[in-house]
Parts: sequence; structure tokens; C-alpha cells
Amino acid sequence: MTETQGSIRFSKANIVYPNGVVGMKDLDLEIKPGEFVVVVGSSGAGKSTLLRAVNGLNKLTSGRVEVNGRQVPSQDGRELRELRKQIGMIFQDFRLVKRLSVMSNVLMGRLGHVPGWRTLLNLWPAADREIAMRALERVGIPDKAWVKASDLSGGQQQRVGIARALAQEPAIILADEPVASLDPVTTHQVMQDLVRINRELGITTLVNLHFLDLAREYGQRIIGLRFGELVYDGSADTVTDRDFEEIYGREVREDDVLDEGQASA
Ligand SMILES: Nc1ncnc2c1ncn2[C@@H]1O[C@H](COP(=O)(O)OP(=O)(O)OP(=O)(O)O)[C@@H](O)[C@H]1O
Repeated sequence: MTETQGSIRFSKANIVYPNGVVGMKDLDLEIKPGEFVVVVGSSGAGKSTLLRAVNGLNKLTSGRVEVNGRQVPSQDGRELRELRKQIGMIFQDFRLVKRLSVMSNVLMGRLGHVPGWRTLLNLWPAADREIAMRALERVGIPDKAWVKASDLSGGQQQRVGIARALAQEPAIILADEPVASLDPVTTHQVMQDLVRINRELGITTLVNLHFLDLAREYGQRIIGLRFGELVYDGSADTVTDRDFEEIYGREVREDDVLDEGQASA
């Protein structure tokens, strides 16, 4: 790995949507390789906008964003596809092909690495199958490889989503509200998986989270957004309820925390 592999840097970055809504405002932000960053902010604060700007799904209106030390291309094309190969995405709704096996879903993470004709004929090279199986081992469900994705629990489906991202062998993982569809117990398991994988593999990880207690518990660094603007950037160990109130522009409420009794922690 080069020194810049896994790095993200925004400089004076702005995104104004065609309808005039400001999604990102004068963002200066540097994320170092291997960091685990939790992004918080109320609905519409610009969390998804930020994540999607990293892999070029959202284009900047002005300013600059660099990933792995290189500017994210402003045009779709080969260069952007190459960059996206190195960025794994994890979604709230898992985005699995439910009628296919777990293994087939995880192999999708290899799509950018294997010639199209082989994938169409389902002739995946042994090395890629091996990578997919290792990814399933990493999330603790190698025994589910040949089960249909639709037959898994929500937590297991999200683990397949994580394994698919890992199969890309990415430098960066972007997780957009990865636990929003899960029950509290499974939520903690999936967050623990993400943290463990970050520590084991050193993959830079950005996680958008709604619940403040999860941000505190699992974040290393917390970034707070409000109206597209960076209003907080600090350690999860020292973030206070007052900081969260400033990020949200209001008092912390019961529905901001997953586990009861944590509202005034
Ligand atoms: N494609 C779009 N066109 C126009 N406005 C958009 C578009 N995508 C997002 N926005 C607006 O940009 C702002 C930031 O949205 P974004 O989805 O990034 O927020 P968020 O913090 O992820 O919110 P949530 O927690 O609800 O997902 C919002 O006001 C949203 O309505």
C-alpha cells in the first residue's frame, strides 16, 4: 500500500443540487488511511451527500476532493470506475440480489476485477472464489455461502453486504446508515464487525449513523454536519451531549439513542 492509499481530502468543497439545495458547504476535511470515522447530523444535514462525494456519485459544484491522493474525476468514465473498485459501499437496505446465493452476492464485489464474459458465464476464477470465501469467514458466516440470500436474517444479510464490500479488497469502506434496518442486538453485532474489520485490515471506514450512543460507542473520530457544513470534528471519547446539541441544533431526544437510559450519558 502507498502512503496515500485510503486517504480522503476535501478542500473548499461545495455541492449545490440543481434545485438550489446546499448539500455540502465549504468543506475542508482530511481523513487519514485506516481511520474509523462516524458522521452524524440530523436528517438532511448532508451525511449521504458527503459519502457519495467520496466515490464520485455526487459531483462537486466547486472545490476539490481527493481519494488515495488523486482527485476524484468529475466525469464518469474509466478513471472513476477504477477508483470505485477501491471503495466498498454498505447500504441501509443491504442491496443484495435476494434470489441468488450468498456466495454469488459476495462475488459481485469481484465484478470490477474479473473479465465480464467470465462473470456472465459464472466462470469465476478460483482465486476470486477464495477471496469471497475469506470475506465470508471474516464476517463469521462461511457456512451460509450456499444459502439463498432471502433465507437469511437481516443481520446476516448485512454481513453479506459487508463481505461483498470486503471482496473488493477496498482501501475505503463507506457505510450509509448500515444499521438503520436492524434490531438493537443485531445493530451492535454489525457495528462490532465494522470496527473489528477496520482494526484487522486497516481499511479507512466512514459510517453515517443516526443514533448518538452508537456514534459514541463505536466511533474513533466523530464528524458532525449541519446544513451541509462541518460543525464538529473530534474524538468520540470526549464528545459531549452539548456537542451533539450543537450538531443537531436542538436538545438530544430519546429517539436519538438506540439503548434506553443513555440519553444523558
Ligand atoms: N439529488 C438531490 N437533489 C436535490 N436535493 C437533494 C438531493 N440529494 C439530497 N438533497 C438534499 O440535500 C440535503 C442533504 O441531503 P443528504 O441526503 O445528504 O442528508 P442526510 O444527512 O444523509 O439525511 P438523512 O439522514 O435523512 O439520510 C437535503 O436537504 C436533501 O433534501
